[in-house]
Amino acid sequence: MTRTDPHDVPRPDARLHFGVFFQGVNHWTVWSHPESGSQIDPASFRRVAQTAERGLFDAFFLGDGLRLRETGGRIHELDVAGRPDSLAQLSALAAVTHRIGLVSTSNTTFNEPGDLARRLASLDLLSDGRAGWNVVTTDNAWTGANFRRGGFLDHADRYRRAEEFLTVARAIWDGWADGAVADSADARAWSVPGSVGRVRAAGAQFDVDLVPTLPRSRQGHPVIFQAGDSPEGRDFAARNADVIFSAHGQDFDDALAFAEDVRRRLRAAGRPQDALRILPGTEIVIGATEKEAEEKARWVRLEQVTPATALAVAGRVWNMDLSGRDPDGPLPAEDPVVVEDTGAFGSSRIADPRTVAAEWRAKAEANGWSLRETVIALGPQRGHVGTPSGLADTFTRFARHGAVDGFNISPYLIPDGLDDIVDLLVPELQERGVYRTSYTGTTLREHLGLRPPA
Ligand SMILES: Cc1cc2nc3c(=O)[nH]c(=O)nc-3n(C[C@H](O)[C@H](O)[C@H](O)COP(=O)(O)O)c2cc1C
Repeated sequence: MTRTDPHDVPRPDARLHFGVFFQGVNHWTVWSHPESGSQIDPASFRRVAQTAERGLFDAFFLGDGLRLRETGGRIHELDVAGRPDSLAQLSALAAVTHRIGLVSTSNTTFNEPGDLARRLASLDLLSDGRAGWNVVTTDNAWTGANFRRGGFLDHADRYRRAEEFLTVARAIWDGWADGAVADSADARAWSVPGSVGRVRAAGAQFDVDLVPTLPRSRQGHPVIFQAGDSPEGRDFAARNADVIFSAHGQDFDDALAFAEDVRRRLRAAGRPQDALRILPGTEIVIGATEKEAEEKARWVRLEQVTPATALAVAGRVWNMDLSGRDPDGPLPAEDPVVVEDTGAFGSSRIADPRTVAAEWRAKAEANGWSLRETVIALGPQRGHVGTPSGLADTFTRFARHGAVDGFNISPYLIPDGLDDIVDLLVPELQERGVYRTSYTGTTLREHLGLRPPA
């Protein structure tokens, strides 16, 4: 790819923001690598966070998984990596980092605002204004089984609850300082003598009457991230979020279409164009030459799509338990089982399994691929591959054309998988003027260039 002429682009002054998405429960880590380490050892978290801070990243970011993923009652063999509570983990990291933002994915379906808002405010105070909250709705029934209420909410109600949840959380964060008044249909705060307010919120989802226990942090509120890709999810982000975490960061046209769609929704919500940062997730494989990078990426993919993973991914398409099949044999001869969408498997459900299976079969037959080789070639693809300078050109183009504001990078190797990115890619981006050369602020909000909350 040729270098972008910095003057011939819509956003010549664009800057990239990087977060590191430390996955925990997952099948994307290359476990077979001799240096693959623990995903629950505090030393792994510390190492990744400190490397990201050395690379001047905006944020260290954790997902939310309150239960190991299940298909038909079976837990994937690699998910036993486990996942400590993210707010506890980030609080520990606040003590061994200085500048980097600390973002917790915490769902609004199984939490309560009076409790979660306080825990997020605690992290924000402990880290002196570095906390972020990735607001997710959690879309699967097996997580619901952890709770008294079960799966309990359909898609539309999950977003209604999320909206009300955030309104109440903001009222709680505003409830202490200078007797602030949060005025909305769902939540109201009345100032009382002194500096502590009272939050009363009575809506369809919550009935809260509380006195906040904490003042605001240096950045006002935790920075709000959002992850959820449906029209409702994108509108929720357009109304409420500071950052949107998407899966649209690989193909340039797809990333730009997503960004333009989100900006349209942002305008419709009456918010300024610069109020939202778009940071898709990506994996990055770096090589000294394009050929070396491609070979490494093939190896990474082969190690990620283990025989058991291949059977699990194909099993989701066929909607069958394929765990007894031969991953090195052909795709199933049967047609996929098509069942009504009960919402139980959320976004991991394949919308049109017959079409996907037909495409997979045609390509597998044409190329002589086994089931596992088909999943490697056609299953979910994860990111960018190239030399440091080639990748820097690509990312510069994405940023200067407004397709992204940065990336949340998932290392495929823990704990050292960020080293190449920090040591080789970041300097190339700095040279192109699209990446900071030092932190200029102290809070996550300042790193992202966001205004203080109203
Ligand atoms: C990029 C991305 C990351 C997500 N991460 C999580 C997560 O860590 N934990 C979780 O419970 N849900 C996560 N979700 C699921 C969303 O919260 C949501 O429930 C799901 O995407 C269904 O909503 P949608 O139809 O709007 O996409 C994620 C979704 C996306 C798109």
